[in-house]
Amino acid sequence: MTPTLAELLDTARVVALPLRQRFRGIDTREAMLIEGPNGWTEFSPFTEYDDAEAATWLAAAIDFGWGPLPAVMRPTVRVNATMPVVEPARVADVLARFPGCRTVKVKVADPGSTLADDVARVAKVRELLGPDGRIRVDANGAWTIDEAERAVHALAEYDLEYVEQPCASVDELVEIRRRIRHKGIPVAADESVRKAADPLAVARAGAADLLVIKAQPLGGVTAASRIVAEAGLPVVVSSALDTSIGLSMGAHLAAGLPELDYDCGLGTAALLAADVTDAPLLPEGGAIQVRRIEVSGELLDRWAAPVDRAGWWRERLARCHALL
Ligand SMILES: O=C(O)CCC(=O)C1=CC=C[C@@H](O)[C@@H]1C(=O)O
Ligand SMILES: [Mg+2]
Repeated sequence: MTPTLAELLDTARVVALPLRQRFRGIDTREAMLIEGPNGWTEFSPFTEYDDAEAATWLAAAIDFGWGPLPAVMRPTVRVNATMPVVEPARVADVLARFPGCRTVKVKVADPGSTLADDVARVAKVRELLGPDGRIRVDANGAWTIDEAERAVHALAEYDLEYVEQPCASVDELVEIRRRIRHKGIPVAADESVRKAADPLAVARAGAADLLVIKAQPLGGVTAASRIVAEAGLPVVVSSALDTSIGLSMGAHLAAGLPELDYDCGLGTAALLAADVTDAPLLPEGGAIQVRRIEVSGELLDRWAAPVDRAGWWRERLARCHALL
């Protein structure tokens, strides 16, 4: 059942939450939060996304707020720490916000930094994590095949769990996967799943060993669960740098999957300097809880987006609703 635009607008609130440090080029995370019969849900496509892409995120918000209640097969979900592109001297501070996490995802291949910077950041993480911790890196598709091969060789001594989206296209992923197979380092696909016309094409092409699955970009818990079942590959459920409400959607997706062998990228409330609830879904003992979020009216007011931005989001909601 799709709610009307008026029903959505009735409870919709727009917030602008500061980040503790810059992540994927932003310092503030804007999000629209809406209360449905199931509880609070989130609509927060990144601002540069077009309406067609954002409409899929709206379908996800509606699924979580109005759709079938997801089955919860686990009460908590193990999460990784997420390491933005920071100086090695700041790595310890970031890790301290992810208590109990045995896995760290390190962002690499940022346009403003070099491979040497990436190696230094990963080396620092390995030093602090010890030999038993797991380190994965995420290049967001920024490397060419040759750059990816060079980077994987330089980073391999720190023992990588996998490399996420080393190159942009599915064909490049096929080739880099072939080239690094002898190193035993798996390739994960993220953008090739969540931004592709066909999220299963990457699996069909044999271009990845595992998939990064995000609830909002894939149309919600129901749609994403189906994609996971059809892909037949191991998955990591990850966030879209959501507020605790969007993270709760991701946690419900992860909690309903029959297999969950990897720690999930759902600890990112720790990257936010503010949230919309007094009980945020922060990592505790290396995991987050699987539960709905009660919002705080006081926090919604305190972090309300400026009037012009709230208007922009309401117009975006209307355009995306018309596309459903
Ligand atoms: O997976 C994680 O550890 C955290 C989530 C994360 O890294 C991302 C969230 C939002 C946008 C993306 O650029 C980014 C990713 O590429 O996985
Ligand atoms: Mg990624």
